[in-house]
Amino acid sequence: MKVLLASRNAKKLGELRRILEAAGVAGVEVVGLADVPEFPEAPETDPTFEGNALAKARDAAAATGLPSVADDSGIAVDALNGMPGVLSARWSGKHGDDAANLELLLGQLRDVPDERRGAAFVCAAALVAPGGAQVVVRGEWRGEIVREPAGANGFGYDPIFRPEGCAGTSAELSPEDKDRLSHRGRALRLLLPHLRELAGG
Ligand SMILES: O=P(O)(O)OP(=O)(O)OP(=O)(O)OC[C@H]1O[C@@H](n2cnc3c(O)ncnc32)[C@H](O)[C@@H]1O
Ligand SMILES: [Mg+2]
Repeated sequence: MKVLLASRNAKKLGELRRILEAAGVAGVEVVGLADVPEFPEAPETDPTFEGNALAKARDAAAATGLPSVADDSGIAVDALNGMPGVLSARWSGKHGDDAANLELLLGQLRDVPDERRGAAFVCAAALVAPGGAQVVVRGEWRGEIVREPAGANGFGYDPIFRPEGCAGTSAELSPEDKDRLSHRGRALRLLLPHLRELAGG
């Protein structure tokens, strides 16, 4: 059974693919949007990660006829009442400009003291079958926002997020360690039983 990973973010897609391939679900072949005919990206208008993840997976399944997995994710900062949240990819106004998004967030938190810099990465992962069956799960990863970017791995806000229990930022973790600890790793592992069921075993 082919499963489509419906993300237009190359770095995120790499993580999704790595996590699913490492899990090695029998009978599942992972494909990306580059492997299927193009279809337009719907705007992500839901106020929740779950709603957007389901919408992306539903669109992909409807357009391709393939069981589809989508992730809607972001960083929720305590001192900002959970923002940027679902707006994380376009916080600075420019969709997917990781450097601008991260610089804006750092500036907004300049006067927030160390003990109030808590945050969480959140990932909702949805699986939608062409027949309409759907499931959505959530993974979270607690940590805090540091004051200076550090590290070159990962993407997005990784250089300014220090996970709980880690000495450095998530951009300083190896890909394997990030997958083991991250919101995305947690969410996708919750999806595995549903993928196995869909694959018929
Ligand atoms: O919607 P798709 O096509 O999958 O790609 P996207 O980049 O627009 O993805 P989202 O709408 O889910 O927005 C997620 C944003 O949250 C941030 N983010 C999510 N997971 C992250 C991670 O593991 N590390 C760092 N930043 C992350 C990053 O800025 C992403 O662009
Ligand atoms: Mg998006």
